[in-house]
Amino acid sequence: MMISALRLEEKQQAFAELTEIKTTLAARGWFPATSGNLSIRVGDFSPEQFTFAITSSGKDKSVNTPSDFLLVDAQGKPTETTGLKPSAETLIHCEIYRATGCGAIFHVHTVFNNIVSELFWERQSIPVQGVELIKGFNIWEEDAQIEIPILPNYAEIPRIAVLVEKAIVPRIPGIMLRNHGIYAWGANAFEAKRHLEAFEYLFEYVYRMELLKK
Ligand SMILES: CSCCC(=O)C(=O)COP(=O)(O)O
Ligand SMILES: [Zn+2]
Repeated sequence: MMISALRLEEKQQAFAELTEIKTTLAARGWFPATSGNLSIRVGDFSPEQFTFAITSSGKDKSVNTPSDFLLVDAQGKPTETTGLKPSAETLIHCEIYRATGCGAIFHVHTVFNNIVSELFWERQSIPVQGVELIKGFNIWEEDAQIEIPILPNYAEIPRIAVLVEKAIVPRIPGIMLRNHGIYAWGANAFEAKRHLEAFEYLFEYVYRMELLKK
């Protein structure tokens, strides 16, 4: 299939943005042991039909190579015959795009996000109240209270993917997989990164507050 000039430009732009964010987050140690994945949507969107650029599966995300990214469709299938394998968690990205229409999704595993998901697993959400960084989600009210949803983690990704749509709550641009990692999204890469950073700050805050209560 011929790729249009516009599509090629958008693809190159998405790959360049992904390279930049991957490099930045890798420098923070947010991709240990090949974990994590990143995607940016390309072109038009309808819930049934969309395309996105996503990281290849199993790569060392602290190293940049020509085979780091590929394009996939709304079913998570590669749109080009590059031979590259999309992230094992591509179906979760598909469901988040379908449900939200967002423009970028970033997923990282950190010790803080894993621990707080375990601490609050029975509640199925992580409560945060009155912390300034909640404004990172564009929630500006006084003494704001939020609940970050936690989903179970399963070895079979389709079992997680079917839970995504129902788990998404208004105003909170992310879902946490229990003892696995956070998925944060935004209208574009800039916003998704801001949301991811706000989540990670809040997770560390919650973790440290819990320790102080002991
Ligand atoms: C070694 S981490 C296990 C897989 C995972 O959770 C992850 O985020 C990375 O998988 P990918 O296929 O996207 O490299
Ligand atoms: Zn993961």
